[in-house]
Amino acid sequence: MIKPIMHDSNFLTQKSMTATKNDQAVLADLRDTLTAHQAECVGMAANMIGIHKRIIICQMGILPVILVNPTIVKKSGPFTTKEGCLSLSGERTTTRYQQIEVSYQDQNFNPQRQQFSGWIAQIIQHEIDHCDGVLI
Ligand SMILES: CSCC[C@H](NC=O)C(=O)O
Repeated sequence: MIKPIMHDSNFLTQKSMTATKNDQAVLADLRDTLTAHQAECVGMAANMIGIHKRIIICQMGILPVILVNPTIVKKSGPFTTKEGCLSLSGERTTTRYQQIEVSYQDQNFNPQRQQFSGWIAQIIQHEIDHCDGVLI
C-alpha cells in the first residue's frame, strides 16, 4: 500500500527497532511507496512511512532492493557531499564513505553480508542513518 511520507522531525529523529518476520507488510508498503515516488526518490527507510522498524529500500539500477536490520560493519574512503531527502526540504552537507560492508537480512529474512561502493553505498548510508534517527 502506498503510505504518506512523514515530515515530523520529532518522529524522524527516534531510533527504529529491530525488524522481524512479522513486519512483512512493511516491506510491501516500502516497495509500493518508493515506486510511487521513484521520480524524486532513490531510497527510503521504514520510519519515512511511519514505522519505526529497521528496514530500508534502495533503488539499485531498476531494481528496488530491501535490506532488513542493516548494519555497517566496515567503511573506508570518507568524502563530503550534499544530499536531499524526501522528508526534508533542501539539500544538506554530509560525510559519507566510498566503500562499505553491510550485514543485513534480505527480503526473505536470510542473513547476508555484502560490500557496496559509490552511489549505492551512499544511498544505503543515508537510509541506515534514518534507522538511527539521524537526518542529513
Ligand atoms: C543520496 S541518498 C538520498 C536518499 C533520499 N531518500 C531519503 O531517504 C532520496 O533523495 O531519495
